[in-house]
Amino acid sequence: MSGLKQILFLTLHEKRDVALAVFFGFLAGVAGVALLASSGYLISRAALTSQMTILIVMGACLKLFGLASALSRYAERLFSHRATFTMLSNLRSSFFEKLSPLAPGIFSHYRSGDLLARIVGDVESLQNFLLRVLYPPIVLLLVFLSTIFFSAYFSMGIAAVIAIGAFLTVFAVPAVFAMRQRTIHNAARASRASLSTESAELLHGFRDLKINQRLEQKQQQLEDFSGDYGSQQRKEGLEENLSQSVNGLVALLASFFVLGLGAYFTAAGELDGLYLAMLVMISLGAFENVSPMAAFPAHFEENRKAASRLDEVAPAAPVLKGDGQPPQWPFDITLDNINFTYRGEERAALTDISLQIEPGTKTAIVGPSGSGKSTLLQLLLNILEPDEGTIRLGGRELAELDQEKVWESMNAVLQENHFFFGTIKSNLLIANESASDEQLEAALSQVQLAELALSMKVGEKGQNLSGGQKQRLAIARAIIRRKPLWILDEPVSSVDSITAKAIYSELFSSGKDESFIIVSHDLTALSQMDQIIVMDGGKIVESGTYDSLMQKKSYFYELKQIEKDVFA
Ligand SMILES: Nc1ncnc2c1ncn2[C@@H]1O[C@H](COP(=O)(O)OP(=O)(O)OP(=O)(O)O)[C@@H](O)[C@H]1O
Repeated sequence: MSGLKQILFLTLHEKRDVALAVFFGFLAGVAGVALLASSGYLISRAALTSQMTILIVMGACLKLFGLASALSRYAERLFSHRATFTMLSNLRSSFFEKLSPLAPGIFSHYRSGDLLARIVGDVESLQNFLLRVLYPPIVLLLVFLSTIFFSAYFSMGIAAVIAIGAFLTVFAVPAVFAMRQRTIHNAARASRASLSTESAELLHGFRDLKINQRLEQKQQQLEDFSGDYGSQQRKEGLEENLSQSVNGLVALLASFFVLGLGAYFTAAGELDGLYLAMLVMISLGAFENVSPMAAFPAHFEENRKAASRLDEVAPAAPVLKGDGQPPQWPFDITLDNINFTYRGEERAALTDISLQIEPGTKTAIVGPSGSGKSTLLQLLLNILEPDEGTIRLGGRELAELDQEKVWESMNAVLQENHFFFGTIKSNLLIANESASDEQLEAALSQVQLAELALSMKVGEKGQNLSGGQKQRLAIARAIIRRKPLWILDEPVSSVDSITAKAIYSELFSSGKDESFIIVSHDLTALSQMDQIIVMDGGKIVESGTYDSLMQKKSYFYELKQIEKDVFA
């Protein structure tokens, strides 16, 4: 469904509130026109008659229309805003539902600042869809139709002038400005997106920029983006003012025409002079309502663009859509002739990968940096999908399984782990909300972090923890989760080798029947593994047990020799 259509669908989902808002908006508009019409009639009548009853009735009508206009306006605001906020909340939920399955790989398609601009800026701009785009033309059309029918009773000529004025102010002028807005608005939106993206980059890379003395340069760049956005906003403002002035002028001219034509008809005896002031007041009252149409072009363009940017997000990234049940543990994992190339890259990250992992075994994936180890783990986690070949868990194709359920059987510790602002305890409870303090403390001891109190504060992104502490905390989380399939990507690369060995021996002794798939640069602790997969340039160059690979005296043996020489 295209962007605006979906927003329309979500808005019309609140059909009761939308209908009530239109009804009360119409009532407020018509009551406003009736108020002015009756005041015009009252002025003429008071000049021509001394009948007190008519004047009293007209005075009462004035009060009634005034009250009806105010109450209807209140009801219109109430229902239209209620419909808008419900629509916005539905939109946020539906956008989040679309985004959620793409989450692990989404940053390879969108920069975080761009996503933030879409989630916050674009969703917020859509709050104007009902209030400033959909509903003003409908209400205005209804008010004008009633006004035209009423005026036609007294003078067809005056009704025609009002009809032409309505066409110009409700359709023609806004349509011309909507076309002009398109270019200006696209430029403003593009510079807003650049500003947001660059701001997010500056925030994330602040430390690195400072260390490399590039902060000022980046700041200057950001100021340029901000200046550019400011000037685009000014242009938008000027255009909106121009649209308002032109529309106001056309409305005023229409009222002048009504007056001129009315005077002519009265002089020619075609119109009772008693109604002239009333008809002029009617046109003034009706055209008073057109002011929201001046802002219509800007809002329409903004909403059209925002809706299509939100709509873009979903199809851009592959949706992992399987819903099958993963097999019950224990299950084996097989990879058959897997090929994978990152989007936009020419070189394949993985070529012809085939391997078998039996349940309850320990597999190490080793190889030089960039050889494809982490990519292989991401395929196993179903975060990436292979271009060719199949991955099976217990004989069932991974692509057809429900991703969330697959993760339910895994303890994954990847190279980057996020820590939230809070305490050690709150960060551990993410893995299992019902874990007791004793369980949390036991997990901390298993990763040699017994010295950290559960109540210790954790800064944003775990800033107050060392690299090794963060890695161990991530393993502690996985221990608390305790699932039978461990997928670990360089889990102790920042931990000293004695502590790393102690952690591995804790994990292996407490998880005897569990499967471990570990990516590691460290070749020292590999003798305990059942299988070692050696990768280079995206291919498996050899595999086997530690002893068999050492006896073979091939690639792995040479890596070991290099390691020995370096650390000798
Ligand atoms: N998101 C990505 N987009 C494009 N190319 C990528 C992406 N991530 C990795 N690559 C490329 O894929 C290849 C394999 O990378 P991968 O991270 O799997 O290697 P690795 O063996 O895990 O390296 P390391 O040991 O340094 O973590 C590399 O050439 C890398 O540049």
